[in-house]
Amino acid sequence: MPETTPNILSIAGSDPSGGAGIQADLKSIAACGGYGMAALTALTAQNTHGVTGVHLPPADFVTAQLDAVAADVRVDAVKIGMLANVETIEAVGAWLAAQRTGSGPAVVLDPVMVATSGDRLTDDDAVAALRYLLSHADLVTPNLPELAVLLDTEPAATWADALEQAQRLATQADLLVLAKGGHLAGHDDGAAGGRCPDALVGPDGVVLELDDERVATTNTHGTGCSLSSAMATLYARFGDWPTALRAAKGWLTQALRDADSLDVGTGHGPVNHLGQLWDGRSVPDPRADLAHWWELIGDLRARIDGVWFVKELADGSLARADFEHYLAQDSIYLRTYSKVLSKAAQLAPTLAEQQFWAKSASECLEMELGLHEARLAEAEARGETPAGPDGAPASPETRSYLNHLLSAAAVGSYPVVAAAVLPCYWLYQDIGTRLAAANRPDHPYADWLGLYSSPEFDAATRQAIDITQRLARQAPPAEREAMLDAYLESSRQEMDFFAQRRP
Ligand SMILES: Nc1ncnc2c1ncn2[C@@H]1O[C@H](COP(=O)(O)OP(=O)(O)OP(=O)(O)O)[C@@H](O)[C@H]1O
Ligand SMILES: Cc1ncc(COP(=O)(O)O)c(N)n1
Repeated sequence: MPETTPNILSIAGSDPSGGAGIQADLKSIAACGGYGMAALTALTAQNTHGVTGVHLPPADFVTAQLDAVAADVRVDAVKIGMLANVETIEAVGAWLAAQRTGSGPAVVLDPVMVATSGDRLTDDDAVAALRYLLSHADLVTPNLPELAVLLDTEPAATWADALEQAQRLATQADLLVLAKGGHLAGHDDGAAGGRCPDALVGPDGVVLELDDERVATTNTHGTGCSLSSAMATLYARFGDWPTALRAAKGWLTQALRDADSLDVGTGHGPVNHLGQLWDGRSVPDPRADLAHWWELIGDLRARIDGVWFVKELADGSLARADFEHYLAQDSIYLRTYSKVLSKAAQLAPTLAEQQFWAKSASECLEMELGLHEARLAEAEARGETPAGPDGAPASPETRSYLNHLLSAAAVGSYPVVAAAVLPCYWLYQDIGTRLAAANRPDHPYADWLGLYSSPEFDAATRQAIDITQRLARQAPPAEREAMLDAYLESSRQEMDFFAQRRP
């Protein structure tokens, strides 16, 4: 990792069966790319069925642990879990107050009150103290019953209620609330097909909502601990809460999917924190996530929809001469693009990928032929003869796009070539869907618009995305950056290509 590994301190209780508490925190921090530390607030006697005993160190010994760490180690983020009584909460509060003068660590508070098993982990009279501790946190991650206790109300029965309660708490305490859907109807019943939403909510409302699948497993012990430590770690790495949530949620959902491959206890077992690393999947990194790449070009995509050519093509007002110019340039583009796809085929490590790129390269040439014929027909309709397939000169925009692709093919690695050719699939498919929707029987370019959307092209786009996604996840950081650069540059070139004017 080129970035400095963040130091994450968990202030929490111990679960000797390893699924929750500091054991879950340390595994989650490691899985998400942080260096984990732990100051113990409580020892529990606990397994996957429940808690049979709690032993608390004196509050001043909690402080002693925290002071020892802070005297020596830079702490980038703090995750707070089980705080069993008022004395411990006050000790942690006082320590946080001292740390948070100036640029102190980010603080995630998981207001643990009751374990999944139903056992109480916090004294009744500690709730008021926990409310006070909110003033030392940046993010609080209550489950639905805990959210209700903090607000002194009934637990939310619907997701809409949960969001409303989260906003109320965010306003009262002036911090971000992570509303969690784990306890909505269906929780822990192993039912498949449901959703498990989570949302970051601030005083002004929802900042980010993620509606992921509910994994059909009863092994959910420690999900709250794991999510909050993942959030602390990923925030320390990436510096913003929505990015941290996207990465944390993706990682946790996969850890839940992998949970049943562990064999730990006969009750609610733990999630598989490290399974993704064992499988060679890297630590969560939104910079390797193609959904994130797609969002990065959100503005550009909106701008492409507003480009004169795309608007006039959609509404049918595009002049024939402009259309023919586009066909000519696209035909030049496709001939070289096909060569770059052939380069991807040459570099592909597997037969399946080699076949995919080679087939795409050949389909480009077929499409080029189709375009050339369309140009001939267009010109003939106007009583002209267009230049032959090798005759039309490339416009500056076409040349610029092709130069970028050719340099990727000349000096780029296989992942970089894949990233460079991707926008031509993805943006074309995206725009094509909207253009095809604008089609009507009397549209002057009806035949042409029909070509824009085809199930085969959708499938090829999906495959190009999947290949590039796998390569981005596996790439070392420098190569991943080169992939992203190539992808962003191709996206800009797509935009310029659409926007070019006939000379
Ligand atoms: N079956 C599931 N499938 C997918 N995600 C889940 C599932 N159960 C819980 N989660 C997720 O786990 C995280 C913790 O949610 P939950 O609401 O269960 O918190 P919690 O009660 O604090 O956790 P714990 O189970 O540790 O008590 C959330 O991101 C939630 O969406
Ligand atoms: C030491 C400790 N801390 C927190 C929890 C809550 O986790 P869960 O709600 O998943 O049981 C726990 N069970 N034990």
